[in-house]
Amino acid sequence: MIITDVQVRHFLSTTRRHSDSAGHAHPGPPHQVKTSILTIRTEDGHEGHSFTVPEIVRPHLIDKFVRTVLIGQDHRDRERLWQDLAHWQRGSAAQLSDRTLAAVDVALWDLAGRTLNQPVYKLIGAYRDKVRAYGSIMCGDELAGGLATPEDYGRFAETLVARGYTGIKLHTWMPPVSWAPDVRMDLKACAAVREAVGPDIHLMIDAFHWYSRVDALELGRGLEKLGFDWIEEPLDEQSMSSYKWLSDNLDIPVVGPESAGGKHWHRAEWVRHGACDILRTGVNDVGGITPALKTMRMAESFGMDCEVHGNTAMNLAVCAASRNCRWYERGLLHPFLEYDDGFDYLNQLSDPMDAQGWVHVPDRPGIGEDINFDFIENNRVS
Ligand SMILES: O=C(O)[C@H](O)[C@@H](O)[C@@H](O)C(=O)NO
Ligand SMILES: [Mg+2]
Repeated sequence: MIITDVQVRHFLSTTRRHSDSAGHAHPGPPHQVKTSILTIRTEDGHEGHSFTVPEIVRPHLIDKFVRTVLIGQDHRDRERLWQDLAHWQRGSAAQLSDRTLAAVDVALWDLAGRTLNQPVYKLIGAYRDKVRAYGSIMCGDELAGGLATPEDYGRFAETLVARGYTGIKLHTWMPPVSWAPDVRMDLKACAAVREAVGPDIHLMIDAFHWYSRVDALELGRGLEKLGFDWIEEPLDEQSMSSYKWLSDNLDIPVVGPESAGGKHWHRAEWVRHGACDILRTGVNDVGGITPALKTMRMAESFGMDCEVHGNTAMNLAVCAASRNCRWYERGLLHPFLEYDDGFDYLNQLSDPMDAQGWVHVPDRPGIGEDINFDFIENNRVS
């Protein structure tokens, strides 16, 4: 049970997902990206893994903080190890981010599952074996036949419903798109989707993240007429009082915070101040499965849903082990990409979805990823 090693390996993975200058994902030609796998090993040879990007597990962080906290410890002491690592953040000169905490926590949960030959969502205490998915569409673009017009969104939404999705979330146009942001265009895209899919499909929006209060109010009021389920991140989430103002002035539920720091502590303040109607968490956003569950349980005690940000097995495990979230965010999706092709370093999808829109939680030991270790070794760069 004692942790004896923490290892980081980097390998090249091929993807058609590219990031724009604002960090939003869009389709493009296949290219290789450097991907990292963090492995935590115990004296009896058991291993737990998590995937991330190299910057999140750079040597300074692994040597100064992660190894210092983990080596020699009982891997089952996840709560204490998470707390110890989180306490290091204050003295890390802002180097030790929640993303690194998440990578470590996920690998510890994966280690527990693989050691016991059990899926993590069952170890946590499962609530269900399948979760309804909404299709999370990429931010808009200026690609002909992509997501360049409201009609493009409508057509794509039709294909998503045909695939089985019963919920669809639009990420609308944001800079660097030349003319974005534009509330009126956002509403035209939302209206085109509602027209295309009819009244029974659940629709949500994740809008430009820095609208003014007035713009966000106009957007929200327009969405109320279209019967949308929620409005997400239309304002800068650093202004909790703006979200309280928006929530007080809208009927459509306001979801958040996604990108704001502060883990479950800050999300408790959002609840206390009435800054949202539906809370939000995400394994990468709050520093792991451990704090994501704390956020989820806290929301439940206030009678609130808490929707989970992001795809992959780690977020699916949180959804499967929780009653008070309605969706799994499956994405990001685009007409030019085939999401079901998955990742080249996994042997199969971690979030397979049936024709009725249900994602079935893998019954595999650990987080639930079927890792292709041969691929990783064959494409390893360090
Ligand atoms: O800003 C983006 O690129 C997207 O909003 C992205 O973060 C997406 O994962 C999201 O916010 N989902 O809710
Ligand atoms: Mg979002």
